[in-house]
Amino acid sequence: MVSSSVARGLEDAGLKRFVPAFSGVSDQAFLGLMMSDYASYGVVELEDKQRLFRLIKSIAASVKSSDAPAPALEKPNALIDLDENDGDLLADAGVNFQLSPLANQNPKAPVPSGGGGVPPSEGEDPPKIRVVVRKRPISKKERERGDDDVVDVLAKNNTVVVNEEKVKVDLTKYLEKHAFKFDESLDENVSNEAVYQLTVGPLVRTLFRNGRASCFAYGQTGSGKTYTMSPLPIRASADIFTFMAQQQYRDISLCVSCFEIYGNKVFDLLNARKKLNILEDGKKKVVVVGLKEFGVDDVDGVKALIEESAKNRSTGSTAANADSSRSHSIMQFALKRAAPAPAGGFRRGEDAPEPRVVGKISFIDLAGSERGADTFDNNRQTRLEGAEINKSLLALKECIRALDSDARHVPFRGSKLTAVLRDSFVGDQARTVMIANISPCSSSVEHTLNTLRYADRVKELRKDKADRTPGGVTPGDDAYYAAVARAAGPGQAAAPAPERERERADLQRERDRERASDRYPSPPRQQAGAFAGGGGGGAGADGEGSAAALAERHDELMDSILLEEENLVAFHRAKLEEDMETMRQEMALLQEVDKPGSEIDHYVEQMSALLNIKRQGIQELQAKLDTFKAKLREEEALSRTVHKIRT
Ligand SMILES: Nc1ncnc2c1ncn2[C@@H]1O[C@H](COP(=O)(O)OP(=O)(O)OP(=O)(O)O)[C@@H](O)[C@H]1O
Repeated sequence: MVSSSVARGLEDAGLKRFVPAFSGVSDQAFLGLMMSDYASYGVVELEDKQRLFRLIKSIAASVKSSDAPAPALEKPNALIDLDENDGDLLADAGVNFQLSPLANQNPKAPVPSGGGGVPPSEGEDPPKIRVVVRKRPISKKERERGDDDVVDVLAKNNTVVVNEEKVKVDLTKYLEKHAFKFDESLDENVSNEAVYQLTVGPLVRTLFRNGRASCFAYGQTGSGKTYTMSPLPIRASADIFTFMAQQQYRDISLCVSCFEIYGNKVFDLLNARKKLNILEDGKKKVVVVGLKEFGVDDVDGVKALIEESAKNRSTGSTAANADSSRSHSIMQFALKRAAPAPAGGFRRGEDAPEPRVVGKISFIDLAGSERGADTFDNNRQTRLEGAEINKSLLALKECIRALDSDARHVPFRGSKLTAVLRDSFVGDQARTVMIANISPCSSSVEHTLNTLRYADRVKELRKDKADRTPGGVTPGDDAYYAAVARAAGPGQAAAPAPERERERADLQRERDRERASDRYPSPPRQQAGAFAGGGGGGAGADGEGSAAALAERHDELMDSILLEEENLVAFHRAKLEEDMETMRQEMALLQEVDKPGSEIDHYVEQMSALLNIKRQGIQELQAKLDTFKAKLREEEALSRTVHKIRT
């Protein structure tokens, strides 16, 4: 049976209701409980699991440090629920954080390794963007099924060479070599720790200087994105906690949130996959409404949240009959500093000011890059998801490029993904690392080349800034649009387009470019001619032209369907609210007509007005639905036609 001090610990941690469940458990067995055991004692909610996990850890630590019996906790560890509109601010400023054990013991804590031994306040800023390629090892299974390793990494000069096997007209085989150079090119022997030191490590230091950072894992399904990405937040948190243990950062706390973008919907991965809405506030700040955020005070806490989010991601996916490679998962760390109390303390009834976000880093495990090519699949949902993935990966590339070129305008509205990551892309302190993951297999060579081309495009602007754009200006600048207009010929407006139009134009240009470079939508080589106009057999020149035109129309339709879908649902919701108001008025009218002496004329007049409102509402909703249905039909037909031409 658990001792009274453990029972008290449960009580203090807000887990009083579980005390009876542990009545048959010894203290020793209690301290040995694993997270997977919790459910058998009825502890199933994430928050409860977290509390229990921390309680056990805390008691175990104190038992270890003294041989005395396990004491009850002074205070339960803080779990902070930011179930508020503003995902950036702590709901309860009065919460006490338990600092990491390091902080309690050693005010002169060691400097974390990720910063290269440099304290946060010193050292050079890391570059705005960094593009790193990581090759994964070939597996035994892949070798057995006849796959070869066709990727060489020349670590010395950071070059990746892909040896693509090709066949001449006389059927003799030859190797075409494709070489790409990146900031870092990592072979299959590079450890996760080394990846951390080369990517996220240097960014951690900047977080303590009001930095904003993001780290993306890009690549086809099975290329090693999750393998690369999952250790990074854990490793980063270790460095963050070590920094936080230093005297000057003791008032900083770490808050963790995690969500998934699936299609054009956002789900909270730390709150049972609750659907979330995204809104832009008056200051153009994009807010994920109701996203839960948890205060964490040690690495194990971060691990537990990662475990939880991974579980929610896979469970949800099964339920939705899809797989995780079709969604982007985003884990965010926000460093928050509590506002100092005014001299003389707070007045009665006065709330403490909300803590400020002083640094933020996002870890993004992107959807499989090849999924963006599913836009001509048999299933409409798959097509729409593919279109959204495609759009988000294009928009992401454009945002990172804009960041690197110091463009005044960043097309973050191009997709949900870039919209929610907006604050990672704006400001002098924004830093991004893109890790492009590649498979070494000969059977994946097309996808590998596509990934490398994408990564190359991300850094291309920096490599050759002046040559990339008309007149040596950068996309997004007014001068750029003026130059584009001049290039388009006389009579074209040179004035800058409105912001949204510009973003659309940027993305469309990128899309055109991708199609021209035969990446999009990634047709098999032997059929590429039919689609990309790249020569070879298949359709003739007319066929190529019409397929390209149809595909372009299809792109436009997909964009408009994704947008309209949201508008339609929002309109429907608004109409429903209006209906409810009308219904309330009808009820009031009925009550009134039942009263003695009521005027029937008034009733008839009011009733007609209400019926009119209802009729008008239905007509408007019906019209919107019909337009949307027509678009769906057109999309279906176009998709079938293009699919036919391609095959
Ligand atoms: N650098 C590496 N060293 C050893 N094994 C690796 C490495 N990278 C990936 N793997 C292994 O390759 C397989 C695929 O990796 P992973 O699941 O990370 O791919 P992914 O790109 O995240 O795929 P998905 O999009 O399906 O989630 C896994 O079994 C993983 O353990």
